[in-house]
Amino acid sequence: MEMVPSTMTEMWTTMGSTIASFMFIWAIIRQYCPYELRRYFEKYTHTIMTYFSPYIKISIHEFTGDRLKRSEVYVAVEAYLSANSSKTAKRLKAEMGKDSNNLVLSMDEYEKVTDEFRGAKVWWVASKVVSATRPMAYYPEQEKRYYRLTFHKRYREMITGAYLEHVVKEGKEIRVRNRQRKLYTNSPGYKWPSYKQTMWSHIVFEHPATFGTMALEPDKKKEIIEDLVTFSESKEFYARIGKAWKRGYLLYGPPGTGKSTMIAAMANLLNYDVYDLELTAVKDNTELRKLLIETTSKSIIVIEDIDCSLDLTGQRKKKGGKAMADDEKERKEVKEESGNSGNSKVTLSGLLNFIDGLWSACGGERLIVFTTNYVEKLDPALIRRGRMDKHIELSYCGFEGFKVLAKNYLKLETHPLFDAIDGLMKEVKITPADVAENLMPKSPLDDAEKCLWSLIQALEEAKEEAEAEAEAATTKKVVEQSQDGDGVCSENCMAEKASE
Ligand SMILES: Nc1ncnc2c1ncn2[C@@H]1O[C@H](COP(=O)(O)OP(=O)(O)OP(=O)(O)O)[C@@H](O)[C@H]1O
Ligand SMILES: [Mg+2]
Repeated sequence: MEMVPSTMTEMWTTMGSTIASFMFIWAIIRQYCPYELRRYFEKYTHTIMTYFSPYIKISIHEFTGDRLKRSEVYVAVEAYLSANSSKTAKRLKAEMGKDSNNLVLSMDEYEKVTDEFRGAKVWWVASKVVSATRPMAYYPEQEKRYYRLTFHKRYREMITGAYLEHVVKEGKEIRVRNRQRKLYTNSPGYKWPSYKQTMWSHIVFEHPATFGTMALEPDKKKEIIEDLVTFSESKEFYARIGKAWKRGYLLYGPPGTGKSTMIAAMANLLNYDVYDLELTAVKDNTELRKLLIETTSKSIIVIEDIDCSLDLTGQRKKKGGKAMADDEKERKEVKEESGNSGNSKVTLSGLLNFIDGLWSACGGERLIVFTTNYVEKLDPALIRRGRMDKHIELSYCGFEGFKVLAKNYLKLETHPLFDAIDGLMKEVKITPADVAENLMPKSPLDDAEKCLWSLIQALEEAKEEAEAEAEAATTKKVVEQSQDGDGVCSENCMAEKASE
């Protein structure tokens, strides 16, 4: 009887020392053996262990073969595990959640969590492989992250079928619910290191504009909202008619009429991300295509001031006067910051391909929005229907638009001064940006009436300016006509003709 404990003790001691020796050998191998030999050793240890183990393992990697896009399954699993693991995992990482006011907890690296599905127990672990090679000595090591799912082989069919389907479906739903919308840019001043996975950098998208706060004719506003909502609900329709699920919008109008504001309102209405594409920072058509592939669905791809980005031959456009000087200065700064030659070779055909070539169909559910101050300068091929499906003109502020702004800025729905403003608005052109600026209280003592007077004054000044300009134009015309006719015109004759 006494022999048993001592035999047991001996057995444990032997096992303990075997494991210790194995660990010691493994530590030496890790420390001193070349990488290839280590991989070789690991491979065969795994094969032997897998042969005897009743458990099956499935790895879901963040990037698949082409390394262009994060794997959708990985992203869905990440969301599923973030939502389900925070109650059971012991090591969690915290990130800022939607609207930057709550923390989202997810499982940390190498953390293991359990999940149950129809009575079957499964284990998930978040892990990563660190690549032995680096592009440059000073670049960080390349990390390939993955999730590993482990389960008993008796559940093989159920886990590989129904369970994974359930995880991906729920993960996608969680992502849509918790999505913190992002504003991406292909930032011109940023050098992309070759190890970096994506060409876009992003910040959280927090623009507060909505269609409710936009000064726009009510009918026009309603039409645009309906168009956008119909698009977002038309997945089946687009599939049925054999068209890629995307839609192009051209927003045009003078500066300060709300083009950029409308893009933010669109993103807020549909809950989409925004990709602000700076064409002048794109090296060539290949880079443009790469940027396109990296955009996700449920997004708006924006190219602002498209008329300043390209001309028909794909060369950068030259503007006149101050605009040109500013443009040159800006381009020089970009060149200096980015360290590239600034010779972007994006061509019109590259851009047309970007909008509706074969690659544009990847991802789906995307809006492409161009803005311009000069619609007439654009190549018709660029804005033809089918490419830019909907053309929206944003123009000067009308009385209806003013009422929206008065409600937003001053909480006023009506006021005795409204009639005077209505009358003046019929006579002079004023942009919503100028109206908004005048309605903004300039000191804590400014009340609504003071702001309205400020607007009236601005409108009257604009009216006087317009009248003076019209008068000067008439005088100039008269002088030209009289010089064409009877040579030199006396001052009296000019005054006479002007009064006619
Ligand atoms: N239609 C509008 N409704 C509400 N606010 C507006 C509207 N248009 C302009 N604004 C106000 O004016 C400011 C400038 O507008 P925005 O940047 O959208 O003009 P834009 O048309 O994009 O001008 P640009 O052609 O110079 O880019 C905004 O911050 C917003 O407050
Ligand atoms: Mg703008």
